[in-house]
Amino acid sequence: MTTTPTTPWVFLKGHGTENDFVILPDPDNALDLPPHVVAALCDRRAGIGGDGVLHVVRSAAHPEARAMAGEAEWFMDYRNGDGSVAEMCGNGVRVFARYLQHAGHTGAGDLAVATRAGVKHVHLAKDGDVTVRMGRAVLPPEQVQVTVGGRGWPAYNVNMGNPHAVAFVEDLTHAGDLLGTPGYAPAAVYPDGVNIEFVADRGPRHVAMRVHERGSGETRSCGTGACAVAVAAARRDGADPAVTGLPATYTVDLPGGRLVITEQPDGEIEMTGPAVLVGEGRIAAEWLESSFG
Ligand SMILES: N[C@@H](CCC[C@H](N)C(=O)O)C(=O)O
Repeated sequence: MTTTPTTPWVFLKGHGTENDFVILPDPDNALDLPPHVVAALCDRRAGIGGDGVLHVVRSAAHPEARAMAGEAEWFMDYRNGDGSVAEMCGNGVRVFARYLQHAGHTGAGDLAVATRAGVKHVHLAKDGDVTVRMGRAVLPPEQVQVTVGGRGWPAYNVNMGNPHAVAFVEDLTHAGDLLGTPGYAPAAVYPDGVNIEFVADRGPRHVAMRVHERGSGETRSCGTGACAVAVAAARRDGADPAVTGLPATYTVDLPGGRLVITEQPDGEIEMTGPAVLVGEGRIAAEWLESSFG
């Protein structure tokens, strides 16, 4: 059941390589966040605007986090722009850590953040960049295909806690306008939908990508997507660290900025990139009331 809130909500706005988020601090998990209210918050014309919501909750106060959070005091309850729940957001977790620093919940250095894809270890460097240990990728064996218009590409099926299909293309314009979800097959491989990355080479261990995100449409960046792309590129290039015994580092250019991804021989993936807080405010009670309907 959804109930109209009786106190105004505090929010912040932030982004990581222009993947932008409405941040809702809610230590005690007191906010009711039905999908239609998340979608209204993310609406770029009638709401605050964002690719998703970072709901900031103490792990002890969230039923999904309580048992798995370990040392992670905070849980990133991530929602896509359409209100759907996602397991993980790579840009989001950097911005989440930046918020915790801003709010005085952590200083520069290391912290752990609980997510639906497990506990992630984050390093807030003094120079402003944030590095996240994203865990290991899983490459399910099914062959997948991505299509746009009359073109089709075989795609790497990479799971970073959330699902990705990575297609290497000659030119990023081949992805089209990305206003709708590109075709993918077999659909049964992704029963909950998929994030789709289109990748073009820019140089040795340097690629550029565009992404159509499940639940948000085309975004200016996707951190888990950039990790999936680096993993796929390393397999394609014969640089799989599990085989070579050497780390593989890829520079990934996105419409909204640059991420650097390193996969270690033990499979651990590190992502480094910026995390920016833009501003903060209060959500008008009248707007909330009308959004709750
Ligand atoms: N932008 C995020 C990914 C957000 C979740 C994704 N849309 C999904 O549904 O899996 C990132 O930076 O990783």
